[in-house]
Amino acid sequence: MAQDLVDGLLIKARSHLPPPSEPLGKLSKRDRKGVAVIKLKNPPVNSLSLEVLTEFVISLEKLENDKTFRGVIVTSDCPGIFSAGLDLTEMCGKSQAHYAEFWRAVQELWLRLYLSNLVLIAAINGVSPAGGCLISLTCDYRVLADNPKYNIGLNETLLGVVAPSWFKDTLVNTVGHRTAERALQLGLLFPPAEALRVGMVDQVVPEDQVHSTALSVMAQWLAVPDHARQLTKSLMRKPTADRLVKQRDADIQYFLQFVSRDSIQKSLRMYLDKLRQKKG
Ligand SMILES: CCCCC/C=C\C/C=C\C/C=C/C(=O)SCCNC(=O)CCNC(=O)[C@H](O)C(C)(C)COP(=O)(O)OP(=O)(O)OC[C@H]1O[C@@H](n2cnc3c(N)ncnc32)[C@H](O)[C@@H]1OP(=O)(O)O
Repeated sequence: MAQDLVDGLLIKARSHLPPPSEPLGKLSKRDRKGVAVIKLKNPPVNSLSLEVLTEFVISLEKLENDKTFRGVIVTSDCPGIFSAGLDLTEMCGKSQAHYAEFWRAVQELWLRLYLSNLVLIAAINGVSPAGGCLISLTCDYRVLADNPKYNIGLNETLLGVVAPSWFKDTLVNTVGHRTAERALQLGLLFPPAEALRVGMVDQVVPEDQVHSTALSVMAQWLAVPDHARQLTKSLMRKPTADRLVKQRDADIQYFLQFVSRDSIQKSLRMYLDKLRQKKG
């Protein structure tokens, strides 16, 4: 059975963890076939807080170093939401030191995912704006559930912020320059059929088939010898990653200056307020 291929690894935010005795990320070694599943679990919306980013990196590092694993399926444990993107509360009203630490963690996760030697398949089972979309774009293949609510894209401009150059590069490398330019300027969130048409995802399948499809795709990718696939991936991606690696500190300074502006803080606060008021 396909499910027998899969091992489980759950990323949780500490605040939602049960007893402290339990490890933060669980990595079971029962799997024999070398495929792990990373399920994001930071309710209610899988926002990427500093803690989740850090835990994600640690989990990936463990998998990279454990030679029994050759592939990872990245998915969500929050119904209807793959990830709401970067945690906006980490970018509002905090200290410069906090912004710097947060941004370094965002960079680190992107670099780890984008250059991972593992085969990464995104099983996108929910809406995925901005940072959520970025995570899926770093994967080698994206399977999206066919639900009209499951929009995907880099919508930063709609928040009054700007997708950094390496977010932009990741999108350009996936959908091409013209589609990326239009999508980024307009902050477009694509419904499944559109996302497939522009190449933002590779496959759209009924919701109950996302996981099994990701597993079938994984089998196809794992049929290729690792060394040849990994070197090819590096050839394709390293030049893009190197652009950030060469100027990580400058990129952090740029982020600090940008996010500390009164106008940006105001935009982010207004956006958060709008989200919060939606309910009431
Ligand atoms: C040239 C210079 C470049 C330098 C770079 C500088 C700056 C760029 C910086 C960053 C790039 C930004 C990347 C990002 O990822 S920003 C995040 C973008 N995300 C979004 O726009 C999604 C926002 N959320 C939603 O649309 C919805 O929440 C949802 C995901 C569709 C889910 O909807 P649902 O109705 O199910 O839930 P609620 O909306 O009621 O939300 C529940 C609860 O969660 C809070 N919340 C939602 N999203 C976030 C988030 N991203 N961060 C923090 N908190 C979030 C929401 O406010 C609710 O909170 P409450 O307290 O009311 O329960």
